[in-house]
Amino acid sequence: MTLEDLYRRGLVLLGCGKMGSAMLEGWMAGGLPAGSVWVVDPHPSEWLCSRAGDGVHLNDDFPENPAIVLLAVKPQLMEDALPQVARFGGGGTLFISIAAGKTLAYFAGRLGRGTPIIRSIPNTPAAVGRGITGLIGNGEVRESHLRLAETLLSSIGQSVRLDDESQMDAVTAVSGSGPAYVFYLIEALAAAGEAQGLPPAMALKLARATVAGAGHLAEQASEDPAQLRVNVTSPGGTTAAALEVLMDAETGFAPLLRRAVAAATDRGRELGR
Ligand SMILES: NC(=O)C1=CN([C@@H]2O[C@H](COP(=O)(O)OP(=O)(O)OC[C@H]3O[C@@H](n4cnc5c(N)ncnc54)[C@H](OP(=O)(O)O)[C@@H]3O)[C@@H](O)[C@H]2O)C=CC1
Ligand SMILES: O=C(O)[C@@H]1CCC=N1
Repeated sequence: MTLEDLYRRGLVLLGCGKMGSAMLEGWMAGGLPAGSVWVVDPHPSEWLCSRAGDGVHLNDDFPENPAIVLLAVKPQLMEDALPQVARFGGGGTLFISIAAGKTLAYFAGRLGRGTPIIRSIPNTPAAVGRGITGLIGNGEVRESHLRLAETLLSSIGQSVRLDDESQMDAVTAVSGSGPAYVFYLIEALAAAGEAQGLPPAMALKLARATVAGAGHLAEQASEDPAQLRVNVTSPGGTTAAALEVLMDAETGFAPLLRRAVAAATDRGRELGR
């Protein structure tokens, strides 16, 4: 299956909320023709309605034989939503789920054993082409399916093939949910600056640019993040004073984040049950 097949046969997007629209925005910016996209969503956003004006089929009759059906509804609503597209199960159409927790076996049970299904977890920086998606396919998925999925995903960022589906809940907890942790870091850093007397707008500008700049440097630099941290930390200086608090083995950032990621991983497992 190739990109040309996708353009010709179409992509059905089931659910176009925050994540579905982030992906669609990235794909359309990367050249996916509007006329090749069918979206089902009960309450389309203003953005989605304007994409319909560009030619996206919105809550319209489905194409006869779509190349891909992307499942982007909440895990809790998947059971009610799936019957709308179940008729495409059985072989010809590649299903890609982005739902947290929902397993390949869950989808195979509802779409038919012969259905190629890729389970994936993207993240919202996809909207600006800087996402990362973890993915794994079931036994019906061929190399050409995975390549097509990766080609599509490459227009919204990077992708990583998992070794085993058991890794998916941890991937969800690290990179799927991860942007929220980083946004909260910006909020908390700005609030801490305010607590030291900075005006709110200035504190937010400093915090946002610092996190964005540090992220960019971490991606571009040849040094690893630990060395980049050392590069900021003058012996006996201001950073060392802060890191003494943040790197405390019991109350610091690492044990806190470990608990947060464990909670997200556990929740992913629960959503899959
Ligand atoms: N947000 C994120 O950062 C990430 C989300 N995900 C996964 O992506 C999926 C979607 O999450 P998110 O975009 O945040 O959620 P949203 O609620 O923003 O989007 C889901 C969309 O599906 C619509 N919907 C509800 N029922 C149906 C139905 N029966 N048929 C078609 N569409 C329906 C909803 O409409 P309405 O609002 O009117 O109910 C909504 O627009 C989830 O499974 C989540 O686990 C994965 C990685 C990251
Ligand atoms: O919060 C959630 O459940 C989804 C999955 C990863 C990010 N958002």
